[in-house]
Amino acid sequence: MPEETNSIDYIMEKASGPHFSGLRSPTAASASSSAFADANAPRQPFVIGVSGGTASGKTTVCDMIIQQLHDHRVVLVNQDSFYRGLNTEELKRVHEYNFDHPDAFDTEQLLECVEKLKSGQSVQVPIYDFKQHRRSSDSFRQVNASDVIILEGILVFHDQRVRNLMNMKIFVDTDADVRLARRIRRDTVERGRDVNSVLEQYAKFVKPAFDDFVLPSKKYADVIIPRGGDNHVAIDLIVQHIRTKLGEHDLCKIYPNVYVIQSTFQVYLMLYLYPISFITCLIL
Ligand SMILES: Nc1ncnc2c1ncn2[C@@H]1O[C@H](COP(=O)(O)OP(=O)(O)O)[C@@H](O)[C@H]1O
Ligand SMILES: Nc1ccn([C@@H]2O[C@H](COP(=O)(O)O)[C@@H](O)[C@H]2O)c(=O)n1
Repeated sequence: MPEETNSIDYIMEKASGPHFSGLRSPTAASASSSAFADANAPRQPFVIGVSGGTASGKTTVCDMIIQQLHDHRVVLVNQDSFYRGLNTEELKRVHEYNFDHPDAFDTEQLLECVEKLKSGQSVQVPIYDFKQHRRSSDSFRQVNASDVIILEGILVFHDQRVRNLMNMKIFVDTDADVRLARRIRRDTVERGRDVNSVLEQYAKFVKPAFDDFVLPSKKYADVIIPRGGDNHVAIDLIVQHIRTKLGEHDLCKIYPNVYVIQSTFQVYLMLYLYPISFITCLIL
């Protein structure tokens, strides 16, 4: 991963994409270019993917982002909710089941869910029980349309189709020994496991799958957060960026003739060479 991935410019550059961006002059309004956004078009939610190893602090980081964005509608979707339920045979031999392999998730259902949310529809998200290794058969969590969708899970960067739905990708990077210690505590306290079974599962499945699937997906991240929830500076920068992206769209709604443009080299050059005509164009 290049050094500059932690710089704010890099964050801006990588995460901007076609989201809320474009420059419109009266004559350009009808031009069909992907660089131009329509201020009257319904706002597409900003989708953030948060990945990282088990117990790295993904949920903690998401909660901190959600707290700081209290004035926006933010929803959290956990990849865990899309674990396939085990059948009777698999349940009998649960210690041989690899919950850290991509096939353990129903990725088609996850895709459908995020696509619906992105298009402004509400969805029913399954509720997963880590003690029973299955989904609740009769209850779901209703997730409504929102400004920001956060998709969190160990393998959310694994499938390209899921990655393509994201406007920003964050990888929570926490040392393996810290993660294992947290996992032992969490799984024994919250997930009905004993220490031996946690250690066995970790050595047999969790660590190998981290090396094979989770770590290789780190390269897709726009931002890497070392130390997870302890890294307040990184979280503040991320929240600032999300606010900027959401605010750009609001600005377009207030001033329909104003389009927010991406800060490319060409734009800087234009501003430098033609400041007066550019300002006139904005006023008109
Ligand atoms: N910075 C931190 N310091 C101490 N404990 C933490 C920290 N971040 C997370 N934890 C604890 O570690 C466990 C796993 O954290 P969580 O955010 O749920 O990780 P993940 O979603 O990556 O599995 C939880 O019990 C949580 O309370
Ligand atoms: N029935 C299950 C399902 C999943 N796991 C483990 O959960 C981990 C992913 O959740 P995190 O909150 O830690 O990201 C994953 O490593 C699975 O091994 C499980 O133990 N039992």
